[in-house]
Amino acid sequence: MATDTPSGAAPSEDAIREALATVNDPEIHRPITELGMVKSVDIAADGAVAVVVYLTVSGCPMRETITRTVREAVEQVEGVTSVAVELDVMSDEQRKELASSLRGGTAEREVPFAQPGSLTRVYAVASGKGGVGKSSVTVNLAAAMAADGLKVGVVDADIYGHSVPRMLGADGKPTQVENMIMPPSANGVKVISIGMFTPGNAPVVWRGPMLHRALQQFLADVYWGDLDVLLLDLPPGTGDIAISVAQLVPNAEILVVTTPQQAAAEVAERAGSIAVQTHQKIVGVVENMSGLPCPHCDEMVDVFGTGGGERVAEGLTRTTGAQVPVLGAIPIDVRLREGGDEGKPVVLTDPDSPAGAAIRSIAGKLGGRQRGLSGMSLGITPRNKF
Ligand SMILES: Nc1ncnc2c1ncn2[C@@H]1O[C@H](COP(=O)(O)OP(=O)(O)OP(=O)(O)O)[C@@H](O)[C@H]1O
Repeated sequence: MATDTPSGAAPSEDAIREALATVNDPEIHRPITELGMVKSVDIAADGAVAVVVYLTVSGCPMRETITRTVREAVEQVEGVTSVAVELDVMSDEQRKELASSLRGGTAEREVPFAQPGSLTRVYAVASGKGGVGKSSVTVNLAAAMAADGLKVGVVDADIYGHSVPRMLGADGKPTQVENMIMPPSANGVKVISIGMFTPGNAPVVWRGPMLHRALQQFLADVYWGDLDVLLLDLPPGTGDIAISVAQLVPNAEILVVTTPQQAAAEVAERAGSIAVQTHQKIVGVVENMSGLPCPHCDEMVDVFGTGGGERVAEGLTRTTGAQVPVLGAIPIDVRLREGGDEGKPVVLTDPDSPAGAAIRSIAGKLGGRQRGLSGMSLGITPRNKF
Protein backbone atom coordinates (compact mmCIF):
# COMPACT_ATOMS: atom_id res chain seq x y z
CA MET A 1 0.00 0.00 0.00
CA ALA A 2 1.35 3.44 -0.86
CA THR A 3 1.23 5.13 2.52
CA ASP A 4 4.15 7.52 2.40
CA THR A 5 3.01 10.82 0.95
CA PRO A 6 5.58 13.53 1.62
CA SER A 7 3.12 15.39 3.84
CA GLY A 8 1.33 12.25 5.03
CA ALA A 9 -1.84 13.81 3.61
CA ALA A 10 -4.92 11.74 2.84
CA PRO A 11 -5.54 11.21 -0.89
CA SER A 12 -8.03 13.35 -2.78
CA GLU A 13 -11.36 11.97 -4.00
CA ASP A 14 -10.25 12.71 -7.58
CA ALA A 15 -7.23 10.48 -7.11
CA ILE A 16 -9.42 7.64 -5.82
CA ARG A 17 -11.93 8.04 -8.64
CA GLU A 18 -9.10 8.05 -11.16
CA ALA A 19 -7.95 4.73 -9.73
CA LEU A 20 -11.50 3.37 -9.85
CA ALA A 21 -11.69 4.36 -13.51
CA THR A 22 -9.04 1.72 -14.20
CA VAL A 23 -11.34 -1.04 -12.88
CA ASN A 24 -13.42 -2.66 -15.59
CA ASP A 25 -16.63 -4.53 -14.94
CA PRO A 26 -15.58 -8.13 -15.65
CA GLU A 27 -18.56 -8.84 -17.90
CA ILE A 28 -19.23 -5.53 -19.60
CA HIS A 29 -15.51 -4.74 -19.97
CA ARG A 30 -15.97 -1.04 -19.34
CA PRO A 31 -14.82 1.09 -16.37
CA ILE A 32 -17.11 0.85 -13.35
CA THR A 33 -17.03 4.65 -13.08
CA GLU A 34 -18.58 4.94 -16.58
CA LEU A 35 -21.25 2.39 -15.74
CA GLY A 36 -22.49 4.29 -12.67
CA MET A 37 -21.32 1.50 -10.38
CA VAL A 38 -19.49 3.67 -7.84
CA LYS A 39 -22.04 4.63 -5.18
CA SER A 40 -19.76 6.53 -2.82
CA VAL A 41 -16.17 7.21 -1.87
CA ASP A 42 -15.29 8.22 1.71
CA ILE A 43 -11.82 9.26 2.72
CA ALA A 44 -10.84 9.66 6.38
CA ALA A 45 -8.14 12.08 7.49
CA ASP A 46 -5.80 9.16 8.24
CA GLY A 47 -6.06 7.89 4.63
CA ALA A 48 -8.59 5.11 5.29
CA VAL A 49 -10.79 4.80 2.21
CA ALA A 50 -14.28 3.28 2.05
CA VAL A 51 -15.79 2.61 -1.37
CA VAL A 52 -19.34 1.43 -1.99
CA VAL A 53 -19.84 -0.28 -5.33
CA TYR A 54 -23.16 -1.11 -6.94
CA LEU A 55 -23.59 -4.58 -8.35
CA THR A 56 -26.02 -4.84 -11.24
CA VAL A 57 -27.89 -7.72 -9.60
CA SER A 58 -27.83 -9.21 -6.12
CA GLY A 59 -25.92 -12.48 -6.05
CA CYS A 60 -23.79 -11.25 -8.96
CA PRO A 61 -21.29 -14.06 -9.69
CA MET A 62 -18.56 -11.45 -10.17
CA ARG A 63 -18.87 -9.92 -6.69
CA GLU A 64 -15.56 -11.28 -5.43
CA THR A 65 -13.66 -10.24 -8.55
CA ILE A 66 -15.10 -6.73 -8.36
CA THR A 67 -14.27 -6.39 -4.65
CA ARG A 68 -10.71 -7.56 -5.21
CA THR A 69 -9.99 -5.40 -8.26
CA VAL A 70 -11.46 -2.29 -6.59
CA ARG A 71 -9.35 -2.88 -3.49
CA GLU A 72 -6.19 -3.45 -5.52
CA ALA A 73 -6.72 -0.29 -7.58
CA VAL A 74 -7.40 1.95 -4.58
CA GLU A 75 -4.47 0.53 -2.62
CA GLN A 76 -2.13 1.88 -5.27
CA VAL A 77 -3.09 5.48 -4.58
CA GLU A 78 -0.55 7.57 -2.69
CA GLY A 79 -1.65 8.27 0.89
CA VAL A 80 -4.14 5.38 1.21
CA THR A 81 -3.70 3.54 4.51
CA SER A 82 -6.58 1.04 4.27
CA VAL A 83 -9.39 0.14 1.90
CA ALA A 84 -12.87 -1.10 2.74
CA VAL A 85 -15.07 -2.18 -0.16
CA GLU A 86 -18.80 -2.55 0.40
CA LEU A 87 -21.31 -3.79 -2.13
CA ASP A 88 -24.81 -2.56 -2.78
CA VAL A 89 -27.30 -3.49 -5.54
CA MET A 90 -28.63 -1.17 -8.25
CA SER A 91 -32.27 -0.17 -8.16
CA ASP A 92 -34.57 -1.13 -11.04
CA GLU A 93 -34.32 2.43 -12.29
CA GLN A 94 -30.49 2.37 -12.31
CA ARG A 95 -30.47 -0.98 -14.09
CA LYS A 96 -32.81 0.37 -16.77
CA GLU A 97 -30.55 3.37 -17.24
CA LEU A 98 -27.48 1.15 -17.50
CA ALA A 99 -29.16 -1.19 -20.00
CA SER A 100 -30.21 1.75 -22.13
CA SER A 101 -26.70 3.25 -22.05
CA LEU A 102 -25.28 -0.11 -23.11
CA ARG A 103 -27.53 -0.10 -26.13
CA GLY A 104 -25.63 3.00 -27.24
CA GLY A 105 -28.62 4.61 -28.88
CA THR A 106 -29.91 1.40 -30.45
CA ALA A 107 -33.59 0.98 -29.68
CA GLU A 108 -34.80 -2.14 -27.93
CA ARG A 109 -35.27 -5.11 -30.29
CA GLU A 110 -33.06 -3.48 -32.96
CA VAL A 111 -30.09 -5.49 -34.14
CA PRO A 112 -27.05 -3.21 -33.79
CA PHE A 113 -25.12 -5.06 -36.51
CA ALA A 114 -27.81 -4.31 -39.06
CA GLN A 115 -27.77 -0.56 -38.44
CA PRO A 116 -26.23 1.76 -41.03
CA GLY A 117 -22.70 2.61 -39.95
CA SER A 118 -22.11 -0.66 -38.09
CA LEU A 119 -18.49 -1.64 -38.58
CA THR A 120 -18.97 -5.22 -37.46
CA ARG A 121 -18.48 -7.83 -40.16
CA VAL A 122 -21.10 -10.53 -39.81
CA TYR A 123 -20.34 -13.94 -41.28
CA ALA A 124 -23.07 -16.58 -41.32
CA VAL A 125 -21.42 -20.00 -41.55
CA ALA A 126 -23.67 -22.32 -43.53
CA SER A 127 -23.56 -25.83 -44.94
CA GLY A 128 -25.91 -27.91 -47.00
CA LYS A 129 -25.87 -30.85 -44.63
CA GLY A 130 -24.82 -31.74 -41.10
CA GLY A 131 -21.53 -33.11 -39.94
CA VAL A 132 -19.30 -31.35 -42.47
CA GLY A 133 -17.48 -29.47 -39.70
CA LYS A 134 -19.35 -26.18 -39.82
CA SER A 135 -19.22 -25.64 -36.04
CA SER A 136 -15.57 -26.69 -35.83
CA VAL A 137 -14.71 -24.20 -38.57
CA THR A 138 -16.74 -21.41 -36.88
CA VAL A 139 -15.14 -21.92 -33.48
CA ASN A 140 -11.60 -22.14 -34.81
CA LEU A 141 -12.02 -19.12 -37.08
CA ALA A 142 -13.34 -17.15 -34.11
CA ALA A 143 -10.47 -18.21 -31.83
CA ALA A 144 -7.88 -17.48 -34.54
CA MET A 145 -9.26 -14.01 -35.22
CA ALA A 146 -9.41 -13.22 -31.48
CA ALA A 147 -5.81 -14.38 -31.13
CA ASP A 148 -4.99 -11.92 -33.93
CA GLY A 149 -6.37 -9.11 -31.78
CA LEU A 150 -9.86 -8.73 -33.23
CA LYS A 151 -12.93 -8.43 -31.02
CA VAL A 152 -14.97 -11.47 -31.93
CA GLY A 153 -18.39 -12.87 -30.99
CA VAL A 154 -20.13 -16.10 -31.94
CA VAL A 155 -23.85 -16.76 -32.02
CA ASP A 156 -24.62 -20.46 -31.91
CA ALA A 157 -27.67 -20.28 -34.13
CA ASP A 158 -27.64 -24.05 -34.61
CA ILE A 159 -30.57 -24.21 -32.22
CA TYR A 160 -31.17 -27.96 -32.50
CA GLY A 161 -27.54 -29.06 -32.54
CA HIS A 162 -25.83 -26.45 -30.38
CA SER A 163 -22.19 -27.42 -29.87
CA VAL A 164 -20.29 -24.14 -30.00
CA PRO A 165 -19.87 -23.49 -26.23
CA ARG A 166 -18.41 -26.96 -25.68
CA MET A 167 -16.03 -26.65 -28.63
CA LEU A 168 -14.92 -23.22 -27.47
CA GLY A 169 -14.54 -24.26 -23.84
CA ALA A 170 -17.17 -21.72 -22.73
CA ASP A 171 -18.72 -23.20 -19.61
CA GLY A 172 -19.83 -19.88 -18.05
CA LYS A 173 -23.48 -18.91 -17.91
CA PRO A 174 -24.87 -15.65 -19.25
CA THR A 175 -26.05 -13.12 -16.68
CA GLN A 176 -28.77 -10.55 -17.14
CA VAL A 177 -28.89 -6.80 -16.52
CA GLU A 178 -32.51 -5.76 -17.04
CA ASN A 179 -33.25 -7.11 -20.49
CA MET A 180 -29.62 -7.21 -21.59
CA ILE A 181 -27.83 -10.54 -21.55
CA MET A 182 -24.10 -10.57 -20.74
CA PRO A 183 -22.48 -13.36 -22.78
CA PRO A 184 -19.72 -15.49 -21.28
CA SER A 185 -16.44 -15.56 -23.14
CA ALA A 186 -13.76 -18.16 -23.68
CA ASN A 187 -10.46 -17.99 -25.52
CA GLY A 188 -11.10 -14.29 -26.12
CA VAL A 189 -14.43 -14.93 -27.88
CA LYS A 190 -17.84 -13.84 -26.58
CA VAL A 191 -20.40 -16.54 -27.16
CA ILE A 192 -24.10 -17.11 -26.76
CA SER A 193 -26.00 -20.31 -27.40
CA ILE A 194 -29.43 -21.72 -26.77
CA GLY A 195 -27.60 -24.50 -24.91
CA MET A 196 -26.90 -21.97 -22.14
CA PHE A 197 -30.62 -21.56 -21.49
CA THR A 198 -31.79 -25.17 -21.61
CA PRO A 199 -31.41 -27.49 -18.63
CA GLY A 200 -28.76 -30.18 -19.13
CA ASN A 201 -28.86 -31.57 -22.62
CA ALA A 202 -32.60 -31.09 -23.06
CA PRO A 203 -33.56 -31.04 -26.74
CA VAL A 204 -35.02 -27.87 -28.19
CA VAL A 205 -38.31 -28.51 -29.93
CA TRP A 206 -39.11 -25.08 -31.28
CA ARG A 207 -40.73 -24.17 -34.55
CA GLY A 208 -40.00 -21.23 -36.87
CA PRO A 209 -41.42 -18.24 -34.93
CA MET A 210 -39.70 -19.23 -31.71
CA LEU A 211 -36.41 -19.80 -33.49
CA HIS A 212 -36.74 -16.36 -35.03
CA ARG A 213 -37.35 -14.80 -31.62
CA ALA A 214 -34.40 -16.63 -30.08
CA LEU A 215 -32.11 -15.41 -32.84
CA GLN A 216 -33.45 -11.89 -32.53
CA GLN A 217 -32.75 -11.97 -28.80
CA PHE A 218 -29.23 -13.25 -29.37
CA LEU A 219 -28.56 -10.43 -31.79
CA ALA A 220 -30.43 -7.56 -30.14
CA ASP A 221 -30.55 -8.30 -26.41
CA VAL A 222 -27.04 -9.64 -25.87
CA TYR A 223 -24.46 -7.04 -24.92
CA TRP A 224 -21.76 -7.61 -27.53
CA GLY A 225 -19.95 -4.30 -27.17
CA ASP A 226 -18.01 -3.10 -30.22
CA LEU A 227 -17.24 -6.24 -32.18
CA ASP A 228 -14.99 -6.40 -35.20
CA VAL A 229 -16.42 -9.72 -36.33
CA LEU A 230 -19.56 -11.69 -35.44
CA LEU A 231 -19.82 -15.28 -36.62
CA LEU A 232 -23.18 -17.04 -36.78
CA ASP A 233 -23.09 -20.83 -36.72
CA LEU A 234 -26.21 -21.72 -38.70
CA PRO A 235 -28.00 -25.06 -38.58
CA PRO A 236 -27.28 -27.27 -41.59
CA GLY A 237 -29.53 -26.87 -44.62
CA THR A 238 -31.73 -24.07 -45.77
CA GLY A 239 -34.33 -23.85 -43.03
CA ASP A 240 -36.09 -21.18 -41.03
CA ILE A 241 -32.99 -19.81 -39.33
CA ALA A 242 -31.27 -18.97 -42.61
CA ILE A 243 -34.31 -16.91 -43.58
CA SER A 244 -34.39 -15.24 -40.15
CA VAL A 245 -30.73 -14.30 -40.52
CA ALA A 246 -31.50 -12.74 -43.90
CA GLN A 247 -34.29 -10.69 -42.32
CA LEU A 248 -32.50 -9.70 -39.13
CA VAL A 249 -28.99 -9.08 -40.49
CA PRO A 250 -29.33 -8.60 -44.25
CA ASN A 251 -25.71 -7.46 -44.42
CA ALA A 252 -24.46 -10.82 -43.10
CA GLU A 253 -22.18 -12.50 -45.59
CA ILE A 254 -22.42 -16.24 -46.09
CA LEU A 255 -19.45 -18.51 -45.66
CA VAL A 256 -20.21 -21.94 -47.10
CA VAL A 257 -18.52 -25.00 -45.59
CA THR A 258 -18.46 -28.19 -47.59
CA THR A 259 -16.54 -31.46 -47.81
CA PRO A 260 -14.87 -32.64 -51.01
CA GLN A 261 -17.69 -35.10 -51.75
CA GLN A 262 -19.87 -34.41 -54.75
CA ALA A 263 -23.11 -35.02 -52.79
CA ALA A 264 -22.10 -32.62 -50.03
CA ALA A 265 -21.08 -30.15 -52.69
CA GLU A 266 -24.50 -30.24 -54.33
CA VAL A 267 -26.26 -29.51 -51.05
CA ALA A 268 -23.87 -26.72 -50.17
CA GLU A 269 -24.53 -25.16 -53.52
CA ARG A 270 -28.26 -25.22 -52.84
CA ALA A 271 -27.68 -23.49 -49.51
CA GLY A 272 -25.70 -20.81 -51.30
CA SER A 273 -28.41 -20.32 -53.89
CA ILE A 274 -30.88 -19.50 -51.12
CA ALA A 275 -28.52 -16.75 -50.05
CA VAL A 276 -28.73 -15.34 -53.53
CA GLN A 277 -32.51 -15.26 -53.32
CA THR A 278 -32.26 -13.39 -50.03
CA HIS A 279 -29.75 -10.98 -51.61
CA GLN A 280 -26.95 -11.89 -49.24
CA LYS A 281 -23.35 -11.94 -50.32
CA ILE A 282 -21.36 -15.14 -50.36
CA VAL A 283 -17.93 -14.36 -49.06
CA GLY A 284 -16.41 -17.69 -50.04
CA VAL A 285 -16.24 -21.45 -49.67
CA VAL A 286 -14.22 -23.49 -47.19
CA GLU A 287 -13.52 -27.12 -48.02
CA ASN A 288 -13.23 -29.16 -44.83
CA MET A 289 -12.02 -32.74 -44.35
CA SER A 290 -9.98 -32.15 -47.42
CA GLY A 291 -7.77 -35.23 -47.42
CA LEU A 292 -5.92 -36.98 -44.63
CA PRO A 293 -2.16 -36.47 -44.41
CA CYS A 294 -0.74 -40.03 -44.23
CA PRO A 295 1.01 -40.48 -40.88
CA HIS A 296 3.63 -42.75 -42.54
CA CYS A 297 4.53 -40.86 -45.72
CA ASP A 298 4.02 -37.47 -47.42
CA GLU A 299 0.96 -38.62 -49.37
CA MET A 300 -2.54 -37.20 -48.90
CA VAL A 301 -5.32 -39.75 -48.70
CA ASP A 302 -8.47 -38.36 -50.32
CA VAL A 303 -10.92 -39.95 -47.90
CA PHE A 304 -13.89 -37.91 -49.12
CA GLY A 305 -12.85 -37.41 -52.75
CA THR A 306 -11.61 -34.15 -54.19
CA GLY A 307 -12.77 -30.93 -55.73
CA GLY A 308 -15.96 -30.28 -53.72
CA GLY A 309 -14.89 -26.79 -52.69
CA GLU A 310 -14.04 -25.81 -56.25
CA ARG A 311 -17.31 -27.22 -57.58
CA VAL A 312 -19.36 -25.33 -54.99
CA ALA A 313 -17.46 -22.10 -55.66
CA GLU A 314 -17.93 -22.48 -59.43
CA GLY A 315 -21.62 -23.23 -58.95
CA LEU A 316 -22.10 -20.22 -56.72
CA THR A 317 -20.14 -18.02 -59.10
CA ARG A 318 -22.52 -19.10 -61.89
CA THR A 319 -25.63 -18.58 -59.75
CA THR A 320 -24.63 -15.23 -58.32
CA GLY A 321 -22.75 -13.80 -61.27
CA ALA A 322 -19.98 -12.74 -58.88
CA GLN A 323 -16.68 -14.50 -58.33
CA VAL A 324 -16.98 -16.74 -55.24
CA PRO A 325 -13.52 -17.84 -54.10
CA VAL A 326 -12.40 -20.98 -52.27
CA LEU A 327 -10.84 -19.47 -49.17
CA GLY A 328 -9.01 -22.58 -48.10
CA ALA A 329 -9.01 -26.33 -47.61
CA ILE A 330 -8.75 -27.88 -44.14
CA PRO A 331 -7.35 -31.42 -43.96
CA ILE A 332 -8.65 -34.11 -41.65
CA ASP A 333 -6.72 -33.76 -38.43
CA VAL A 334 -7.30 -35.72 -35.27
CA ARG A 335 -6.07 -32.73 -33.23
CA LEU A 336 -8.93 -30.64 -34.57
CA ARG A 337 -11.46 -33.24 -33.41
CA GLU A 338 -9.78 -33.62 -30.02
CA GLY A 339 -9.62 -29.85 -29.59
CA GLY A 340 -13.38 -29.67 -30.27
CA ASP A 341 -14.11 -32.36 -27.70
CA GLU A 342 -11.92 -30.67 -25.07
CA GLY A 343 -12.94 -27.07 -25.72
CA LYS A 344 -9.44 -26.14 -26.83
CA PRO A 345 -9.45 -24.92 -30.44
CA VAL A 346 -6.63 -26.43 -32.48
CA VAL A 347 -5.68 -23.00 -33.86
CA LEU A 348 -4.54 -22.16 -30.32
CA THR A 349 -3.18 -25.48 -29.07
CA ASP A 350 -1.47 -26.52 -32.30
CA PRO A 351 -1.47 -23.48 -34.58
CA ASP A 352 1.06 -24.97 -37.01
CA SER A 353 -0.64 -28.35 -37.42
CA PRO A 354 -1.99 -28.77 -40.99
CA ALA A 355 -5.59 -28.03 -39.92
CA GLY A 356 -4.54 -25.24 -37.53
CA ALA A 357 -2.45 -23.52 -40.20
CA ALA A 358 -5.19 -23.87 -42.85
CA ILE A 359 -7.83 -22.33 -40.58
CA ARG A 360 -5.52 -19.52 -39.47
CA SER A 361 -4.90 -18.66 -43.09
CA ILE A 362 -8.66 -18.43 -43.76
CA ALA A 363 -9.13 -16.40 -40.56
CA GLY A 364 -6.37 -14.06 -41.76
CA LYS A 365 -8.25 -13.45 -45.00
CA LEU A 366 -11.59 -12.81 -43.30
CA GLY A 367 -10.09 -10.82 -40.42
CA GLY A 368 -7.76 -8.91 -42.74
CA ARG A 369 -10.76 -7.69 -44.67
CA GLN A 370 -12.12 -6.25 -41.44
CA ARG A 371 -8.86 -4.50 -40.63
CA GLY A 372 -8.18 -3.17 -44.09
CA LEU A 373 -11.67 -1.95 -44.71
CA SER A 374 -12.86 -0.84 -41.28
CA GLY A 375 -14.31 2.58 -41.77
CA MET A 376 -16.20 1.50 -44.87
CA SER A 377 -19.80 0.51 -44.47
CA LEU A 378 -20.54 -3.15 -45.10
CA GLY A 379 -22.88 -2.33 -47.92
CA ILE A 380 -20.28 -0.81 -50.22
CA THR A 381 -17.41 -3.17 -49.58
CA PRO A 382 -16.30 -4.76 -52.84
CA ARG A 383 -17.40 -8.35 -52.83
CA ASN A 384 -14.89 -11.17 -52.69
CA LYS A 385 -11.91 -8.93 -52.36
CA PHE A 386 -8.99 -11.06 -51.27
N1 LIG B 1 -10.95 -31.34 -40.40
C1 LIG B 1 -11.38 -32.18 -39.48
N2 LIG B 1 -10.58 -33.18 -39.03
C2 LIG B 1 -11.01 -34.06 -38.08
N3 LIG B 1 -12.22 -34.02 -37.53
C3 LIG B 1 -13.07 -33.06 -37.93
C4 LIG B 1 -12.70 -32.09 -38.92
N4 LIG B 1 -13.75 -31.25 -39.08
C5 LIG B 1 -14.72 -31.66 -38.25
N5 LIG B 1 -14.32 -32.75 -37.57
C6 LIG B 1 -15.11 -33.52 -36.59
O1 LIG B 1 -16.32 -33.93 -37.23
C7 LIG B 1 -17.42 -33.89 -36.33
C8 LIG B 1 -18.51 -32.99 -36.89
O2 LIG B 1 -18.02 -31.66 -36.91
P1 LIG B 1 -18.94 -30.42 -36.54
O3 LIG B 1 -19.79 -30.70 -35.37
O4 LIG B 1 -18.06 -29.23 -36.53
O5 LIG B 1 -19.85 -30.41 -37.84
P2 LIG B 1 -21.17 -29.59 -38.16
O6 LIG B 1 -21.21 -29.45 -39.62
O7 LIG B 1 -21.23 -28.35 -37.36
O8 LIG B 1 -22.25 -30.58 -37.65
P3 LIG B 1 -23.76 -30.24 -37.29
O9 LIG B 1 -24.32 -29.64 -38.50
O10 LIG B 1 -24.33 -31.57 -36.95
O11 LIG B 1 -23.72 -29.28 -36.14
C9 LIG B 1 -16.85 -33.38 -35.01
O12 LIG B 1 -16.55 -34.50 -34.19
C10 LIG B 1 -15.56 -32.68 -35.40
O13 LIG B 1 -14.58 -32.71 -34.37
